[in-house]
Amino acid sequence: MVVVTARVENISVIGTGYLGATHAACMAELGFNVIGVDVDPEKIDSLSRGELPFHEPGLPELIRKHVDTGRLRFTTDMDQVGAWADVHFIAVGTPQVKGGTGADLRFVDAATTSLAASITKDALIVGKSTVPVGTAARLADLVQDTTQEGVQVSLAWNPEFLREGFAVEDTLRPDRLVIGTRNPGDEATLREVYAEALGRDTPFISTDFETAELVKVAANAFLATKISFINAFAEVTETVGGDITTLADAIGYDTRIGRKFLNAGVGFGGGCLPKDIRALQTRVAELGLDHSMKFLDEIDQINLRRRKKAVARAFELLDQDIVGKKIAVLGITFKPLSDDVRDSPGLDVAARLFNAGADVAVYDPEGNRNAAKRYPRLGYVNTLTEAVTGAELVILTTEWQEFRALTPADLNDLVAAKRFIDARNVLPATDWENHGWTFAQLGRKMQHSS
Ligand SMILES: NC(=O)C1=CN([C@@H]2O[C@H](COP(=O)(O)OP(=O)(O)OC[C@H]3O[C@@H](n4cnc5c(N)ncnc54)[C@H](O)[C@@H]3O)[C@@H](O)[C@H]2O)C=CC1
Ligand SMILES: O=C(O)[C@H]1O[C@H](OP(=O)(O)OP(=O)(O)OC[C@H]2O[C@@H](n3ccc(=O)[nH]c3=O)[C@H](O)[C@@H]2O)[C@H](O)[C@@H](O)[C@@H]1O
Repeated sequence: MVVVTARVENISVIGTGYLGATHAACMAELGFNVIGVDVDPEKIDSLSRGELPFHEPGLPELIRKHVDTGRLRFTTDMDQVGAWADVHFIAVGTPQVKGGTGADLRFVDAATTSLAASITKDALIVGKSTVPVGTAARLADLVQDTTQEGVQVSLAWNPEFLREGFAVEDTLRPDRLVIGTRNPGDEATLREVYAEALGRDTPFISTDFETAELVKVAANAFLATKISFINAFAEVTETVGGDITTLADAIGYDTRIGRKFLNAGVGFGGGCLPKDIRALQTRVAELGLDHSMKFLDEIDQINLRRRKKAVARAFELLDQDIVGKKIAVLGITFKPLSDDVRDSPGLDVAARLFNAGADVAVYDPEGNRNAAKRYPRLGYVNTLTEAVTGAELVILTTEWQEFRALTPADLNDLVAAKRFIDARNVLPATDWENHGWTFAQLGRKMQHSS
């Protein structure tokens, strides 16, 4: 069959958060004219000035570049894009529903409805948000019902696999592209959008809606499972002895297993892995398959136990007496190179210690501002030195390079007591112990415990 498609020139991206702002800037970098739409006027003002309202390496430069070239614009007015764009990407949030475990689809539904109603020229709507299986089929019907007469609007699903901290690189050079479509013309349109990556032989998986939706959550569930798998072994080595990092290295040499995502520590967090495994379980249970994804509940529980373990270690190192003790918490974002504190293990640990009465000093190179919005009462400081000076205990919860580079000599004269918990297993324990530190890691038996 010969498929004739109109050339794609204009692209809109609905939702300009971590995913949408990145996608919009990268589409401009690929040569398209792009308008980003968001309901948050502050975000749109900031982006329109060429300023990124969050931290993502390399993205501010790209936004500024294309705001300056005029190829990238931002608006709160959906009607501006309905008459203009050939392809509309939906990149709004799908957070965990408040008081439940499923995905909150209100934003996706609202964005799709208002977009479809505003479209006055033939176009393709492409969902990028992470959604429960069945959502694309439902939205395709919604689009048909909402679109004005005489206008051809179709829907495709194109899940996103970018990592925060590497978002630009992952978008411009993805390791694979997955699209779910119902019309051959839609695949051709997306091949045109992604022509540059396809020219580099990037694997292109063209499938149905359901597979595309499930690939996304399967990938995140697998990554979460790998992390909790190694952390379950960390629970064992904490009890019997042994070294969890050596164990991970040793199994990781088996290429069928692979070393990536086997770093034991305080566990996974962020705006995606935790909520995605909960939403997947919830969706599958709704479909009557209560047992298929039940193991993910255990993955979640293992992960949450890691945070409690970090807190328990703090109590242990301070002889159960933490009230009023100064504890320096290093790293409050869910991972380095991001300012994102959604479901952050470090922030959770800091809040638990604070609630137990400790005098918590939090330092993070990028995360303090977002963390302060969630937990205003924690003691935020602007430098590592301020955090550790006079501390009775130092906890490393996010492995920023600044913390990975720490040596005992950097802290020896600043702290009140030489106690350290490396909750990401990134520092050489023996060095610290040789300098008189009581040094704990997660996945390692306490040296003084029997
Ligand atoms: N953050 C990440 O690294 C990745 C996120 N995802 C998925 O992408 C989606 C978005 O995630 P994030 O960008 O992290 O969320 P976010 O919360 O940073 O951004 C979502 C944006 O959508 C806007 N929005 C909400 N309703 C809207 C509407 N009706 N019209 C226009 N804009 C609207 C919000 O104001 C916000 O700016 C989620 O489904 C997430 O699971 C997928 C891969 C990577
Ligand atoms: O759907 C999403 O939003 C994204 O979720 C993750 O990306 P991201 O949340 O940016 O972060 P990851 O690098 O996956 O790390 C997630 C968490 O796992 C933790 N982690 C990671 C690896 C590891 O070995 N151990 C470990 O505890 C990190 O510290 C972090 O808290 C996936 O890696 C992306 O492919 C996906 O697109």
